[in-house]
Amino acid sequence: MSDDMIIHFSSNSSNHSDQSLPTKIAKLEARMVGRDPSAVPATSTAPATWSSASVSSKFVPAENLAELGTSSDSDDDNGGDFLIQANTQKRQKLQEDDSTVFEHVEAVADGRQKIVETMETKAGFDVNRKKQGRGRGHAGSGRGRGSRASDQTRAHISPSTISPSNGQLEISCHKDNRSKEQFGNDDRSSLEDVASLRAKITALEEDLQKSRQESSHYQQLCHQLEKELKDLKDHEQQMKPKRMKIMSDLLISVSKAERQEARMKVRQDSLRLGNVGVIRAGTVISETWEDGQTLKDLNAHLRHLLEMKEAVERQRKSLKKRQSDKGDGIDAETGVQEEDFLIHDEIYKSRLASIKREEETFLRERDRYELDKGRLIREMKRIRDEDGSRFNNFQILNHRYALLNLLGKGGFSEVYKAYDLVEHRYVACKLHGLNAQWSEEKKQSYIRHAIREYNIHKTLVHHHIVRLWDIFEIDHNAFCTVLEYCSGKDLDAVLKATPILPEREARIIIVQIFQGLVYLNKRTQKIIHYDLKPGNVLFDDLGVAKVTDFGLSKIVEDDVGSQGMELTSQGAGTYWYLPPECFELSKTPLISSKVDVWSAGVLFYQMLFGRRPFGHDQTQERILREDTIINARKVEFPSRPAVSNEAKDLIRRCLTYNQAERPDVLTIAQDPYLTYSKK
Ligand SMILES: Nc1ncnc2c1ncn2[C@@H]1O[C@H](COP(=O)(O)OP(=O)(O)OP(=O)(O)O)[C@@H](O)[C@H]1O
Repeated sequence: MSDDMIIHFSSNSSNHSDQSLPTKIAKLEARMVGRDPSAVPATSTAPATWSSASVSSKFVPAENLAELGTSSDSDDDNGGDFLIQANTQKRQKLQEDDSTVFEHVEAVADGRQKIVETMETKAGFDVNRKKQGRGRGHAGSGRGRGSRASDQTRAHISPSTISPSNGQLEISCHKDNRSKEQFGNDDRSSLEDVASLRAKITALEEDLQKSRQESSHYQQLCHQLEKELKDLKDHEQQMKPKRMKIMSDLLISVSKAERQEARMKVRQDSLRLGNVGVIRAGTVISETWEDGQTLKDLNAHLRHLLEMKEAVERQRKSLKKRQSDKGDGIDAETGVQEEDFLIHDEIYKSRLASIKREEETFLRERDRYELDKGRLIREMKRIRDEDGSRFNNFQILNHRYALLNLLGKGGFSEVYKAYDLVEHRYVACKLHGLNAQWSEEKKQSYIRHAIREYNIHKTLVHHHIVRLWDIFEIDHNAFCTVLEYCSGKDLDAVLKATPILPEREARIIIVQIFQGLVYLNKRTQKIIHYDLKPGNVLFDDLGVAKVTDFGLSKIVEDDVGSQGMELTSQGAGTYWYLPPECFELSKTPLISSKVDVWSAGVLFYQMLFGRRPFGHDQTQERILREDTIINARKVEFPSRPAVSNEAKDLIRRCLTYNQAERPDVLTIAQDPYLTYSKK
C-alpha cells in the first residue's frame, strides 16, 4: 500500500465515529507486506496522526467512507506499526502540498467571489438606488450565496484528491494533475455560480430598467403636476382681482341696502321720536330738537294726568275745609253728612292713587322713548357724518380693505366697518385725517402721536384687548389703522341704553377689563392705559369685552420708583375717570398703573348705579374749575339699587384717594370679587 493511499485513508478517517478504521488499515497494510493481519492490535497506536489530518478530513464525502469501510471490513489482515509511522511523514508533506493547492484554489475562488461580489454590489447598489428594500434583499442573498459558493469550492477540493479507479483506491501521483482536476471541478462549480449570478444580474438589470422607466414616468408626472400647479396659480392670480371685485361688489350692495334701511328707520323713528329743526334768528341759523308725535302724545298725557291730579287735590282740600268748618253737624250749605265727608275723601284718595299709577306708567314709557330718542340722535349724527365723509363711496384701501359703512366719528378720526379681502374678515378701519388747515408742525405732532399709539398697540395680543392689525398711509393728509372689528356696542352705548346693569353683568365686565389690565402690567414693558372710559370698552358679537384706544397710554420706564413715573404729557383723558394725582398742578405728578385702577373703579360704580361717583352732572370744564376730583376724598353709595358689600369694598379700594395707599393693578386683581372659582 502506497503512502498516498495511507494518507488518503488518514484523510478520510476524520469521521471519528468509525473508531475501528485505523485498525483495519493496519491489518490491510500488514497483509500487503505479507504479514499476519491478525497480529495487528485492535486499536491504532497513532491517534495523534489521525487527529492531525483534521483539515482535509472534513471534506470527505460520506459515500467514500462507506465504500472504504466496506472494502476494509472484508479484509482481516494485520498491518505493522512502523508503516503507520512512515506514512504519517509522507502524509504531512502531502498535506502541505494540498494546502498550497487548496490556497491556490481558494485564491481563485476568492477572486471569482470578489468579481461576483463586485458585480453584485454594483447591481445591488443600482437597484438599491431605485428600489431600496428589494435591492438590499438581493444584495444580501447574493453575498450569502457567494460565500456558500466559496464553501462549495472548498468542499469540492477534497474529493478531487481521491480518485476511485477499478474498484481500488488510488491517489493521484502528480499534484499538478490533481490541482488541474480540482480546478476543473472548481471551474465548473464557479461557472455555475457565475451563470446563476449572471442570471441574477440580468434579473437585476431588468429590475433596474423597470425602475428607471418608473422613475422617468414619475418625473414626467411630477413635471405635469408642477405645470398644472403653476397654471392654477396663474389662474388664481388672474382671478384674484375678479374675485375681489365680485366680493366687494356683494359687500357694497349689502352695505348700500344697510345704508338705505338705516335712513328709512331714522325717518320712521323721527316721526315718533322727533327731528332736528332749523331756527332762523336774523342771519343766525341754529338747530333745535323737535319732539315726534309719540313723545308729544306722551307728554300731553302726562300733562293731562298732572292737571287731573291737581284738580282732585284741590277738591279734596276744599272738602277737608268744609268738614272742619261744619264741626260735628250737618253741612248747612250742602246738607252733606259726616259719613259723606269720609266717603268723598276716600274717593279722592283712590283717584289720586290711580293717577299716580298711570303717571308712573307714562313716565316709564317716556324714559324708554328718551333712550330711543338718544339712539336716534346718535344715528342721525352718524348718518350725517357718513354723508359728509370723503371715504363714504366704498373705496378699497391699500388694495385689500373694502370700506363699508361708518361706525362712528371720534375727535380726530372716522371709524369704518371694512372687509379685509386678503384675510377674509371684517375689520374696523380707523381713518386719521389731518386737517389741511393745520400747520405743518401740528400735522407732524399728530402723526408722531398716532405712530406712538400704533407702536404700543401693535405689540398687544390679548383676548380682552382689541387687536391692531395694520397701519398704512392713504395720502399726504390721511392714514389708516386697521383694528379687530367688534360688532357689539361699546360700553358707552350700552350704558346709554341701560344706565344700570345688574350686578352680575357689571361684575363680569369689570373682571374682563381687569384681565386686560393685568396683561398690560405683566409685560416686560408695562403700559398705563390712561384713558379707560365706557367708550373705550368694546364688545364683540359674543359679548366679550375688549379694551381699545391706546392714544393716551404711557409706557412705564424700567427704572421708575414704586410711586410711578412722571406724567410728562398730560393728554386729554376724560376727567370723570381720572384720579386726583392727575390733577396735581403744583408739581409734576407721578403716575402708575394705579391710574387705571381708579378709572376701573369709576366704571364699575357707573355700571352699578347708573351715574359716575364724582362730578356726574358736571361738564369737563366745571370739574376742572371746581376741583371736583381733587376733592373726591370719599365715595358715597346710593341706597338703591342694592349692591353687594363685596362690590362696594372693591370700589372703595379702587377709589382710594391717596395714591400710595391705592392698590396697583396686579394687587387688586387678586381681590376675591374679581376671581371666579367653582364653589
Ligand atoms: N374696533 C372697533 N370695532 C367696532 N367699532 C369700533 C371700533 N373702534 C371704534 N369703533 C367705534 O367707532 C366709533 C368711533 O371710535 P373712536 O375711537 O374714533 O371714537 P371715540 O373713542 O369716541 O373718539 P376719540 O378716540 O377721539 O375719543 C365709536 O362709536 C366706536 O364704538
